Amino acid sequence: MKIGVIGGGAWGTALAQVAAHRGEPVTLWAREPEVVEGINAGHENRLFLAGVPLSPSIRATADVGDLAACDALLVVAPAQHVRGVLSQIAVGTRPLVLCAKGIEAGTRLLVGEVARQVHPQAPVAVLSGPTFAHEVAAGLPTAVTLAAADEALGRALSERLAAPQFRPYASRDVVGAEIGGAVKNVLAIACGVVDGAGLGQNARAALIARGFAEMTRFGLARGARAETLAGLSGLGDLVLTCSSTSSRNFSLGVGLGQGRAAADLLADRRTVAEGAFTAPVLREAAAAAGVDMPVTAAVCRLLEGAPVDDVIGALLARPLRQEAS
Ligand SMILES: NC(=O)C1=CN([C@@H]2O[C@H](COP(=O)(O)OP(=O)(O)OC[C@H]3O[C@@H](n4cnc5c(N)ncnc54)[C@H](O)[C@@H]3O)[C@@H](O)[C@H]2O)C=CC1
Ligand SMILES: O=C(CO)COP(=O)(O)O
Repeated sequence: MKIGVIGGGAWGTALAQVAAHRGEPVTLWAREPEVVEGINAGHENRLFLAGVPLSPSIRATADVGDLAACDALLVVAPAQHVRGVLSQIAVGTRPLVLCAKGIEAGTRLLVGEVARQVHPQAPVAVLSGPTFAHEVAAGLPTAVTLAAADEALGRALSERLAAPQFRPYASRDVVGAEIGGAVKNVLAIACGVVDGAGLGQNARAALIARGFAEMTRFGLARGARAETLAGLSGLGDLVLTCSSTSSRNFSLGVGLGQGRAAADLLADRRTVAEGAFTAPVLREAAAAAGVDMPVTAAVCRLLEGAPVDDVIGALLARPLRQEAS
């Protein structure tokens, strides 16, 4: 199965490296000419994954036509750009493996749902889990959820992408795998705020647990399975990104917690903090589904410029409630 990767950011590059681990040819489409040039000439993506020597089997291209020879396409553009990028590519009936984590603004669609709208004939799978790109690219042990409604497709993709240090776990719960990845980015911002505002380790653990409760409420309302939300793509990724400044979302939260303005923190960044875009859409989607998501609402208020003390005070002053509700 010849793999094509759409998106030459940190994660697309790391996944190309995984797919090329036995020396198989991999085609990587990137927007930035310097990324294409750097990978082909020097086997390095200096813009997004500097310092990692890449397999010479990875061939980068700026021409979407070069993806025509691939049997399956990994979609690794940021969630808000998946529709635009996929619209440029003739996909037909080839499988699309969604690797972005987010919900599309305006439509409130998960990226897999966007892919189905743009390419209705393409089978869809989702690859998601606790996966910092630089660790995966460096060959450190990593496990992911690989979800596909079609079990045979899920098995074929898992076998193709598995590497000694990269272990996919199969699932049929595509929606559950997507919701975990999208929601955890918003919760990672909240955990960063706790860190930046110096609120302590107890508060961080409370946020992870209560954040997971709201991820679960939302996921179940949208048809996800509880086991998926408690697995690699949900709780696993939540724990990872709520614990480390290697997470762009967590780092954004640290800045907000220190009282810096979201607009300043987001200005001129080359890398994507998906939670900042997903948070307002998630708040709308939760309201539409009748699901209470107080941590998500708090992150939205902070992104809108509300003072940290006010937002945290309001979160703590809510009426007491049953833990399991
Ligand atoms: N970096 C990581 O460790 C991981 C990232 N992801 C997800 O992968 C997706 C891509 O993230 P990264 O590879 O980290 O990106 P990145 O932050 O390394 O790079 C930004 C990417 O956005 C692309 N981009 C910017 N403007 C664009 C536009 N107008 N149209 C299309 N593409 C545009 C750039 O070409 C580049 O590929 C995100 O959804 C992220 O949540 C998932 C797992 C791990
Ligand atoms: O999704 C990720 C790890 O699984 C990457 O997290 P950030 O986008 O917050 O850096």
